[in-house]
Amino acid sequence: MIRFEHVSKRYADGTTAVDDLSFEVAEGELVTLVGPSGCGKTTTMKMVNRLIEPTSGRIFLDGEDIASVDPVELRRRIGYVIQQVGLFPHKTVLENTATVPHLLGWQRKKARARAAELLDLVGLDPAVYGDRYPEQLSGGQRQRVGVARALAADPPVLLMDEPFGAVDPVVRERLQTEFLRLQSQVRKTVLFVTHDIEEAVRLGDRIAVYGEGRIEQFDPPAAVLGTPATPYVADFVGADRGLKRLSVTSIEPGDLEQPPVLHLDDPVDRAAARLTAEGGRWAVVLDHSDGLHGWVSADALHGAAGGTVADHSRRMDAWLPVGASLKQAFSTMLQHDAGWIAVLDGERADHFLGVLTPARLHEALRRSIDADARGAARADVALETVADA
Ligand SMILES: Nc1ncnc2c1ncn2[C@@H]1O[C@H](COP(=O)(O)OP(=O)(O)OP(=O)(O)O)[C@@H](O)[C@H]1O
Repeated sequence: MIRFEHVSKRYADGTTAVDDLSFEVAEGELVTLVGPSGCGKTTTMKMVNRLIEPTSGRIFLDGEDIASVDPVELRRRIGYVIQQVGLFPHKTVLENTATVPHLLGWQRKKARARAAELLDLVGLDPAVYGDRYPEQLSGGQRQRVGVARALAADPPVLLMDEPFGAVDPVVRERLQTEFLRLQSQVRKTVLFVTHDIEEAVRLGDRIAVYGEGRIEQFDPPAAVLGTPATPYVADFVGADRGLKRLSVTSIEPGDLEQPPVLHLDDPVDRAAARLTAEGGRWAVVLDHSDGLHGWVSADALHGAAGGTVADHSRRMDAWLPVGASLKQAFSTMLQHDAGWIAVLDGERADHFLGVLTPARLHEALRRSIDADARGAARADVALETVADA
């Protein structure tokens, strides 16, 4: 979709911002460009919509050399989101969002309807925010309007230059999550500039790690973290890259433990006998439709005079859908002060699959690192344990 062929940019003062860059971004792919300040990320991005012209080399959009496309026509195909959102202060949120459709000559009603749809998509209720002015919004809300505006004309390509750079870390993480959800729906081809490796890892299908004007590594996040191509990349992703990996490694069904499972309406005596037979000190308790209710300890059941499991079980809210990241799992464990979390089917959030313990979490992380290093599937990796040593 976007292809750079031996592209260089030398500014008039002799600064080489980009040096012989060649890479390709596939249709619907989100590529993050990450690197320290001044390494050429913004220059790369601005050459795609011809805000900057390369000194040499060629850039193709959908197979067409952009040098031969009228810049104004080119920019209509490319949404552009920057950190200083650049909303028109005297226009309402709805009018701001409808700017490009207006320029494209859409009828007012159609443009406003499209703008309202987009605002909804980025999580801003058009009925509440549509008639406000930019100064009446928080920084995070302004960024969302910026994203909505860039998407309004439905361009196949989005260029995003530090779009979430100006908000605090909590809002930033929320915007990232929402943007990922949005991208899974709209599937744009996205070039996303950031200097934050965590953001690059979280959002990118692939990451281009920049050194001075050059790409040092162009790989999926797990590979950048697991097998940095050069000492420079290793240094840039940091010594705690194992920790960062938590956010790109997802919980798989094979990572889960299967404790005994009881149901709310099981009689206590039968439940206690089953726990004894299975040697468990506790069991997960499911409700009538096999959804998670909580847990019950063997001690509580053995000490009980009768009734059902419902009378002795405790509710448990620490759960995640399968496919959630190990980082979310770890954070959920800490938040609930829990020694395990329940993992439910991602599609049917009411279907219990198993539990993830800290030991299993650690194992999943080690397995995924090994799997990447060997190019194998995670489930096929056998780990050496203390017991084997
Ligand atoms: N108009 C210009 N004239 C001369 N040099 C420039 C110009 N614009 C950028 N540069 C230089 O080109 C290099 C790359 O700049 P660029 O803005 O692409 O970096 P960046 O990676 O986006 O940095 P940051 O993260 O700080 O935005 C820098 O050394 C910068 O000083």
